[in-house]
Amino acid sequence: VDGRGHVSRQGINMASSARTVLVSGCSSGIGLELAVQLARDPKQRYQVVATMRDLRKKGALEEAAGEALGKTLTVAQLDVCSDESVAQCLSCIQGGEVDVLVNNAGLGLVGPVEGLSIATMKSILDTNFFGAVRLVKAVLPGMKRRRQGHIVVVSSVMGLQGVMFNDVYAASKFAVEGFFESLAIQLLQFNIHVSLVEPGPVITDFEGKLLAQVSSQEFPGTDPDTLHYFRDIYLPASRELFRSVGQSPQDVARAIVKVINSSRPPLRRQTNARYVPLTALKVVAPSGHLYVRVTHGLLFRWPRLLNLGLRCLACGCLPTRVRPQ
Ligand SMILES: NC(=O)C1=CN([C@@H]2O[C@H](COP(=O)(O)OP(=O)(O)OC[C@H]3O[C@@H](n4cnc5c(N)ncnc54)[C@H](OP(=O)(O)O)[C@@H]3O)[C@@H](O)[C@H]2O)C=CC1
Ligand SMILES: CC1=C(/C=C/C(C)=C/C=C/C(C)=C/C=O)C(C)(C)CCC1
Repeated sequence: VDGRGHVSRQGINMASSARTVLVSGCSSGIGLELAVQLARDPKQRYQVVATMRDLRKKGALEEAAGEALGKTLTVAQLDVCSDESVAQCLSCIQGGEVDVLVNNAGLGLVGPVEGLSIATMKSILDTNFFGAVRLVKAVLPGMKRRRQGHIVVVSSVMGLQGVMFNDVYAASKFAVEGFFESLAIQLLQFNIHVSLVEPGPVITDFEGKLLAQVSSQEFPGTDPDTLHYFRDIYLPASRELFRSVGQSPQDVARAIVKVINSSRPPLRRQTNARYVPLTALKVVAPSGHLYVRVTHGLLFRWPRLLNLGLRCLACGCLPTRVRPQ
């Protein structure tokens, strides 16, 4: 890192072959963990540009980075919703060269659609979808010129299937999946890889932020039955799911590091083996009938089976790794 705060490829004590990795949304959760794990790589294979939209939140990251701070990890401001912020951030990286881009920044949204404004819905699409697209547009010309690169996107199991009352969030992750799967085909021609990482529930600030948003909102215009289904059926089931199969951000970060290290990066990688029975329902019956009927049944008709199922999924004897690795 030079005197002007520019990130150099020949960082202190670093192999010149180190790859520059830019991660969005590093103020907490998965982004913070990933940035730290990469920066602490014993072989110093990465020069990490750990970004966040609000630098006042950098304390936790800097503490977790420890000695890597200023060596293999640099903190930079980046709001994925702002063209200026993206341009400014890339201008601080020497040559603007990013070898690995990790689109991690994202926001959740739950609630009945009748009670959510279009403006709120757009802000989720702006961050989760257009935020990733904006960064890709910025780094792609350089990657194409150099004929190398890796674009990793933190998608979600909700990029594969919808979940009740997560309509807009799931739509944003479906958009991400369609966009990056399409792009992957063209980019292979330029030796650029695309990987969609699909975690299930992860124990980060994500859920707390959602619950805070829910408790501060009235969902105007929503009928009492729907509100009852949301508050008394969905929310307790979701809380239980986080409790029973929730993964740690460290675990998810480890899975992402493996994807980044892979010589043949996968297009898709789920991170939570315990969640796979739920995603499998759509795969075994592509009509979608089985997934919709079973999840509807679990929520509305067989709540005791849901509880039993969640307890089984929480049981330590189940595999915790998604195969193949
Ligand atoms: N937790 C979960 O259960 C799951 C999460 N995911 C995905 O993982 C990713 C990370 O979430 P997670 O770590 O769990 O949650 P956190 O809430 O801990 O982290 C989200 C990060 O995104 C940042 N962010 C939000 N908006 C912007 C923006 N406009 N520009 C830059 N950064 C922004 C947040 O910054 P700030 O602090 O400023 O808000 C924060 O750093 C998200 O894409 C999420 O959709 C996927 C599956 C499950
Ligand atoms: C599928 C499903 C459920 C909920 C799943 C949830 C809540 C998943 C959350 C995933 C997250 C948080 C992804 C983040 O990107 C219920 C309600 C338990 C019922 C049974 C089927």
